[in-house]
Amino acid sequence: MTEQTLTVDVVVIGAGAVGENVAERTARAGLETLLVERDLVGGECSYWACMPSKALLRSGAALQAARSVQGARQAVTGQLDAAAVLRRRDGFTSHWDDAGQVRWVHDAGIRLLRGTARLAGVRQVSVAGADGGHSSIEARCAVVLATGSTPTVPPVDGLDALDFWGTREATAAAEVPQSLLVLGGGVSGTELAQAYARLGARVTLVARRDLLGRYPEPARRLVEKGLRADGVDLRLNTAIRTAGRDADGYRLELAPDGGAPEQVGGARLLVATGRKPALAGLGLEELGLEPERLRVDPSGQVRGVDGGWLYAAGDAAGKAQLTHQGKYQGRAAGDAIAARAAGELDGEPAAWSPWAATADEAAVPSVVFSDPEVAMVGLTADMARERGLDVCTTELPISVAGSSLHADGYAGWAQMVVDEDRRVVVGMTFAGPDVAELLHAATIAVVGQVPVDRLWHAVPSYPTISEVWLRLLEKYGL
Ligand SMILES: Cc1cc2nc3c(=O)[nH]c(=O)nc-3n(C[C@H](O)[C@H](O)[C@H](O)COP(=O)(O)OP(=O)(O)OC[C@H]3O[C@@H](n4cnc5c(N)ncnc54)[C@H](O)[C@@H]3O)c2cc1C
Ligand SMILES: NC(=O)c1ccc[n+]([C@@H]2O[C@H](COP(=O)([O-])OP(=O)(O)OC[C@H]3O[C@@H](n4cnc5c(N)ncnc54)[C@H](O)[C@@H]3O)[C@@H](O)[C@H]2O)c1
Repeated sequence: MTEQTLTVDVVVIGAGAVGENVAERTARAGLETLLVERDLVGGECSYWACMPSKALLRSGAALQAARSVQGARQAVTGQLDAAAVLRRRDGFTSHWDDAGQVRWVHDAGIRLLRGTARLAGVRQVSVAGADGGHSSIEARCAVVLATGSTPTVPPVDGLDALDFWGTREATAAAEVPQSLLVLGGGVSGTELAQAYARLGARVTLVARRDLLGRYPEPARRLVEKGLRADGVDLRLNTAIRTAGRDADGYRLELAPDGGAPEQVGGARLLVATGRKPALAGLGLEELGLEPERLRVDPSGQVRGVDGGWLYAAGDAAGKAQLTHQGKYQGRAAGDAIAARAAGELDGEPAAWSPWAATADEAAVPSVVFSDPEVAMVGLTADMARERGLDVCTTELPISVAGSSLHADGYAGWAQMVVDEDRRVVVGMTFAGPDVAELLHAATIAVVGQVPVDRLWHAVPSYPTISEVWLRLLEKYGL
């Protein structure tokens, strides 16, 4: 049992992808850094989110890709080997063993403490150790909250009493259920519904609104079509009245718009209805801060804290819940802590400086790894108009030589949003098979604020799907 009192430069609470990045940057700058983790080092993304969910999807996508090309289709006569897919997934989660990540932490010169941390005053952290001990830690420079997020459960009558799956159980499942009822039409619900349908489960997805509500409608329609083609029973725009269990499994009673109530069921129920910053129990109230949501400056420094010693990054900071964006915030926060400690940064950092996560406001890339995929960066036309921009939207089906070679009957869609005053691209969305890899070019265009007249000279190789850029610019008027 460890009983100790420590003083270090920086304490990072939470060793997910984001906490690891913060700690790596402060340690690299020579600050003595302590990382506190109560569960597996590597966090949600490595063990119960990005990696296992993408591993569950990838084999089905590869099979479908072969099936969609004449000649290859004839060579593929069997079904997915679900057990082999699960074994491959287990490899990507290192069998839920964090030894490799712990080695990385040590090699990066970061100290690791296993336990549950809470704030115990100004620059003070108290840790209830995993070994039953206790540590009182003082941070000379900063404490960083990189505690991630927790799932939210909707107020559906009867749901609380059920032992339903969350995304953790769905991504770590040891076998494929015969049938799966998915509640939630967001990114997690969509991806996991398709993964399980392709692994052989009979899947019903229930959503109170549209599927993937924040993405443009033509992209959503393509994904709906893809899910239906895999046999997913989509029950969209429906109120959910009650949840319960019977001998056959789980039941939801639905009240579709204007229709009679009906029941849907499944051997398992997955609830994927969003997540909120994991800020409860951290002692924020005692510091006069709201435990529901923090306000942070572009370097992650929590506003309203005297001395500016408290930071937040990643899901805990309450912005985009995406690993890559959280890691970016983590790098900015780590570098800002080091710069402030060295007297190189005073006050709020300038936009686009190394200490500011400026892209959070204008250029967040995201990919829905369904089949077809949806890849989006920056602003949709509606978001741009809400910000008062005068935008021109150009959209078209993806139908170029590269796409028709890529898959027979390729169905895709692309949209470009241009700020007419500056004549720069502020948003791009692609939907279609394998469009994820098109996204980074769009991210560079948005972040670089590349004028469309110069983009005209970025010639896409022939015959690639990227030729859709040329078609969009032509349709725009170049
Ligand atoms: C099913 C699913 C699939 C996803 N797929 C993708 C994807 O493909 N791409 C993508 O970009 N994003 C994806 N995400 C989102 C991504 O998982 C999160 O944005 C990311 O994990 C956030 O990282 P984080 O470090 O902020 O939090 P986490 O990874 O949750 O890490 C927080 C860590 O803090 C620890 N902790 C919390 N409180 C304390 C405490 N008091 N003391 C000590 N330790 C504590 C936790 O144990 C945890 O390890 C997905 C999410 C889900 C649910
Ligand atoms: N590919 C990826 O990058 C990826 C994959 C999965 C998850 N994620 C991230 O993880 C986060 C969590 O994913 P998620 O899918 O749980 O959240 P989400 O916010 O994407 O979707 C939540 C869904 O639940 C529905 N919902 C909310 N309250 C409800 C209620 N009371 N009744 C019925 N439905 C309700 C919403 O309408 C929405 O469709 C997301 O922010 C996402 O960015 C990313």
